[in-house]
Amino acid sequence: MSATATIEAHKDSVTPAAQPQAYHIEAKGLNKAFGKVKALEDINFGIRNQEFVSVLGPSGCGKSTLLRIIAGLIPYESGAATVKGEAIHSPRPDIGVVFQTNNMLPWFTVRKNVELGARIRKMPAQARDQAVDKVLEVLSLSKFADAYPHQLSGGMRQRASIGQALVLDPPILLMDEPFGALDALTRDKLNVELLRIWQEHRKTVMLITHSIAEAVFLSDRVLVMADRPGKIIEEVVIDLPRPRDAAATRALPQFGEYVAYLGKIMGVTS
Ligand SMILES: Nc1ncnc2c1ncn2[C@@H]1O[C@H](COP(=O)(O)OP(=O)(O)OP(=O)(O)O)[C@@H](O)[C@H]1O
Repeated sequence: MSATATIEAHKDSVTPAAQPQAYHIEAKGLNKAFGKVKALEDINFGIRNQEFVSVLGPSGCGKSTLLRIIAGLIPYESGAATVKGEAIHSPRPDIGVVFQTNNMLPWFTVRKNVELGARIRKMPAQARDQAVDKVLEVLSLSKFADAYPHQLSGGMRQRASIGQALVLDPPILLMDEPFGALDALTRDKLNVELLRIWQEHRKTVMLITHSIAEAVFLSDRVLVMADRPGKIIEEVVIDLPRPRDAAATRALPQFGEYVAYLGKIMGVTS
């Protein structure tokens, strides 16, 4: 079987109809418009418990809009969006969100920034301190707990904003281009760190990215969107062995085949 045929076969085997199963995150016939702009049209997808799913697509196709709806940050017109079977109307404590531009408050230290969510949720002080210590350790930021955001590198600031999302240990993590503003080397390193965290503390992840290689390296499945109006045009299962190691995984012939296949769907050559 050729590489493309293999990818096609996997794609077919994972359509929601073929594997009826409760989804952690689900959208059915979801529509969203901003005035006359149809940002999303008839969006249908599901993400299973502890599955890592990336969303790829051209600029303006509605990726961020979709993530913001799932995060409960903006409303939608029609269709359904659910988390654990419950309709989404507002932000939930079991969902952590990371954005491209970090939400760090410049006058707070890393520790104070990371503990914000726990304070807002009124977590008792002792449990909060333990949770923050654990998150800082997981993200290799313990030594920088008392530093201020301007004293950190761009990569460290993004790690700290992932910490802000992780402090409540949410089972669901939504990430909107979290590494988009970073240089390629830092981005690669954070991909490896994110994968390590996900492998150790399994979460249901929805990652928005512009990087095909990042999506293939990290994901169980990749959803591809197209624009005008924004819709999902393809779903590809990334059947690469786990645990994944940066060098070994990227050296696999299948890795290059997935990257090439997704590039072809998206109309790019690399
Ligand atoms: N608050 C808003 N008001 C009006 N139009 C909006 C708003 N937010 C998004 N849009 C429009 O909806 C469409 C989808 O935008 P969205 O930001 O979701 O795309 P995207 O795929 O995330 O883009 P990018 O990859 O550039 O971040 C675009 O046409 C955008 O201009």
